[in-house]
Amino acid sequence: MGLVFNCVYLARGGGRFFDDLSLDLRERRIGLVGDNGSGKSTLLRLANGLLLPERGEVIANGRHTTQAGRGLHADVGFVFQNPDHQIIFPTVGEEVAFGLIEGGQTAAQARAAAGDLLASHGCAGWIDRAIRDLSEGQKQLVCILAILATEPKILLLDEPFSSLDLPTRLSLSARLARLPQQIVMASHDLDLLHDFDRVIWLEKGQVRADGVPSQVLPDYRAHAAARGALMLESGTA
Ligand SMILES: Nc1ncnc2c1ncn2[C@@H]1O[C@H](COP(=O)(O)OP(=O)(O)OP(=O)(O)O)[C@@H](O)[C@H]1O
Repeated sequence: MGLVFNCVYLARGGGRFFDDLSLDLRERRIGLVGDNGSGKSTLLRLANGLLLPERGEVIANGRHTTQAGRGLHADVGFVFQNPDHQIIFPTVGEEVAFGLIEGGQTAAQARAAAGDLLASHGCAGWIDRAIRDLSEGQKQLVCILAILATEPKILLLDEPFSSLDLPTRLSLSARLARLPQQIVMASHDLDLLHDFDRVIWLEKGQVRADGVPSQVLPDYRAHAAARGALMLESGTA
């Protein structure tokens, strides 16, 4: 289990972004924090092979992401920040069952398992609902369940709870906390990360701080407060 970034270089928007980034991510719960554009989503996309480094290497659960394919995607589940970037099927049942069919289940087995999973998350009767009729938060929940269904060894979550209502957020985060898998989660909601094993604060593609939440989160909060005050003063907020 684990994610290794070795001397990764990646340009974004025409310029150097990650330059010689090395990280050894082995802890069970790792949070990513940082201002907008600091590189959280880019790091997660590198981790599951959606983006490839221009130099260096990323190894996820022992596999080089350059050799991506079904094996990598079975090992590394990714919940996108925007559900519309993830959802490919017209109905909830098809979306949740897809990964199970890819994993070898028959369509009937996958549909039954999808129905059970939905029911156990308060979504009984959702199986034939059209995705287009769901709210943003409901879509986000379907995306999370579709990935959880496949039981990947590493879960990458990019702002997974931003549209979820409070009860769903609380129940899902409690469920995630109990999962044995490694979780790497980007979040602007720092409260979700306080009991994680490690938090990495990114700033413009660089690691500004890396440590336990009790060290990193107060420093990031202080930075955010100072930056917010500056934005207010200069009229950019
Ligand atoms: N598709 C893209 N093409 C080129 N540059 C991109 C692309 N997506 C993001 N970037 C740039 O990469 C940098 C990192 O963006 P990224 O989305 O990783 O930040 P983030 O920390 O996830 O931000 P947010 O908190 O807003 O989600 C930013 O400078 C951004 O402008």
